[in-house]
Amino acid sequence: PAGRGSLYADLLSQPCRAVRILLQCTGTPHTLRSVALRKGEHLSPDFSKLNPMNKVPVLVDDGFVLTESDAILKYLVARCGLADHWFPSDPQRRARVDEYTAWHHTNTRPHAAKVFILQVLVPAQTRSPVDGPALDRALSDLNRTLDHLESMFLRRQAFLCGTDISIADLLCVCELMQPLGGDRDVLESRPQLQRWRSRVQSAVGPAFDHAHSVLYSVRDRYKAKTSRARL
Ligand SMILES: N[C@@H](CCC(=O)N[C@@H](CS)C(=O)NCC(=O)O)C(=O)O
Repeated sequence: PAGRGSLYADLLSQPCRAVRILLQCTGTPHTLRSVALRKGEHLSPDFSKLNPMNKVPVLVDDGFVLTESDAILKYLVARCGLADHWFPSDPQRRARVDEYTAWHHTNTRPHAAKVFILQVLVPAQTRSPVDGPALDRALSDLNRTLDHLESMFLRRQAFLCGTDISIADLLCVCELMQPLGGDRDVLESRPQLQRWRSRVQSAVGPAFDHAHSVLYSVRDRYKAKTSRARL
């Protein structure tokens, strides 16, 4: 927002990446203020004052403090006058984006996140092996979500909510990328969703890899660790 806005974020967090990609690919001036979750920086007194829920992302725009990626993305489109396709002003096209984002937070988000948490985060934090049956259950929940993405949202169109990219695609793609941190491409056997991911990637340009560079490093470390363990 006009160069004054700050995004408090950790780029290993999916909703933070979605906001960062929107800001970067639209050339919206902002300052990225890093909040390292692994160091517990989101629990510091200063950050607690900003967001008593101790979660990232948080946007601060000229004294206006906003939490929740969904709200932040929609606010940015209006506040910064971003292209209409990101969050259309037409009531029905907008309702399609709201329809996905409402569904997202109880489907794509928890299901993809859980795969990463069970495969990468929990074993790293507790130094215990992966809970195989729990991971299998998470993968089967995620599979049902992927089925719905294909059969409902992408049924007849190039992007989740229409013929052009919207904030729904950003929220979704950032979640579906997360299991890559454990060297797992959840779209491996899903050509329709792979084509959609490529379209999103081309639509946002270098902002995509830029925002995901931290996740790519996590994947590289994970691969190095698992190949050492196999020796
Ligand atoms: N619904 C929120 C979710 C935010 C969220 O869960 N952020 C996580 C990182 S992905 C976080 O800050 N976790 C720290 C914690 O809960 O302690 C959004 O979409 O912004």
